[in-house]
Amino acid sequence: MAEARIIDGKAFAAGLRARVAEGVAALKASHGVTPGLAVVLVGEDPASQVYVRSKEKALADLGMNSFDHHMPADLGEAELLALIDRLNADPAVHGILVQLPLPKHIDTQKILARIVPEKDADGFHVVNAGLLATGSPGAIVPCTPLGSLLLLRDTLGNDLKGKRALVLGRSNIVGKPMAQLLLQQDCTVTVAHSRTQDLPGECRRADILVAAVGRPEMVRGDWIKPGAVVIDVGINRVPHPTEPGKTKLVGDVAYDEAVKVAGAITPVPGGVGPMTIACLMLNTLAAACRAAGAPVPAEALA
Ligand SMILES: NC(=O)C1=CN([C@@H]2O[C@H](COP(=O)(O)OP(=O)(O)OC[C@H]3O[C@@H](n4cnc5c(N)ncnc54)[C@H](OP(=O)(O)O)[C@@H]3O)[C@@H](O)[C@H]2O)C=CC1
Ligand SMILES: Nc1nc(=O)c2c([nH]1)NC[C@@H]1CN(c3ccc(C(=O)N[C@@H](CCC(=O)O)C(=O)O)cc3)C=[N+]21
Ligand SMILES: [Mg+2]
Repeated sequence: MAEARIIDGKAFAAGLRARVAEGVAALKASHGVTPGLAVVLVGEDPASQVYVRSKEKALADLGMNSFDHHMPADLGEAELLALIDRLNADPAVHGILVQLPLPKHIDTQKILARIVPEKDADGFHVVNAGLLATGSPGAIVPCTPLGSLLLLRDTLGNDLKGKRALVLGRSNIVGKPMAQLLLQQDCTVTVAHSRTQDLPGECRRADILVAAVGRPEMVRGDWIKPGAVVIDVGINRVPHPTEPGKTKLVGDVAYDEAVKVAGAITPVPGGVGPMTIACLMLNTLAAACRAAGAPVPAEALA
């Protein structure tokens, strides 16, 4: 059997960012509004600093405003809540992103709940989760599942109807919203997790396999149905196999094995990761459009 088609998330994300840039320019021209995202980072976690810098660069490239709030690791919960309140009230801020994970002394759910749902660019607020789960209009969809769906639709020619989908992982930020989106596309959806029996067997039934477990290369080639579309959400930094002291990024899927079996697969890096950032830009534009009473770009609507 031929090798899998490589789904080029990096290229798709570049195209999406270009469409967002056009939407930003159009909103400026029609309503005099520049979309703005506030990025809140608490502490000095090196990985989080890298992600936050790439978000801030993407905002500048697309002509959006970025409001950076880099706070010390010992910031109190009350101070963080007060910052969210100020951002909620600021009309120049259309989206608010609080980089996760937060330091242990801060209650993440309490912080996320304080963001007004209209400015929840990540789509993590319970109101947005509820709107998505009920298929209601106006939901802000979490960036990683939305980006994964855009890649799936592109790969499958928009036709996901009746396909058997397996989502590996049930987190509130990836697995659960991914399952909701696939249900909405008329897939038959199974959600697997750490208590699932016969994970390889569940995976082998799937026409669409979305892996979001955070376990490096856990999904083996012989877990994959021949011809299936594999979306690897995992981002795992592991010791480099040949260069001592160095690290490399791998997904949750054993890529070299999977590429021989799957019909199409996303690489890591260059797959879902760049789509997450592009969808954050899209969600910020969509929030600014809603605030201005302008039409919302169709790609942002689940
Ligand atoms: N590409 C991107 O843009 C992004 C990538 N990520 C990456 O995606 C991955 C998942 O992230 P996230 O959802 O936040 O992770 P979480 O740790 O929140 O959730 C992991 C899920 O995987 C399940 N799980 C863990 N171990 C096993 C196992 N051995 N067998 C079966 N299921 C298991 C857990 O099950 P249980 O619920 O039973 O504990 C849980 O539901 C990570 O690698 C993360 O870095 C995350 C966000 C964005
Ligand atoms: N509030 C919040 N929202 C998030 O969306 C969020 C978060 N917190 N915390 C951390 C996770 C992780 N995440 C990634 C985004 C982009 C890449 C990405 O662009 N990855 C590149 C590689 C980057 C590299 O080389 O390290 C790629 O896969 O090609 C990865 C991971 C967003 N997250
Ligand atoms: Mg996300």
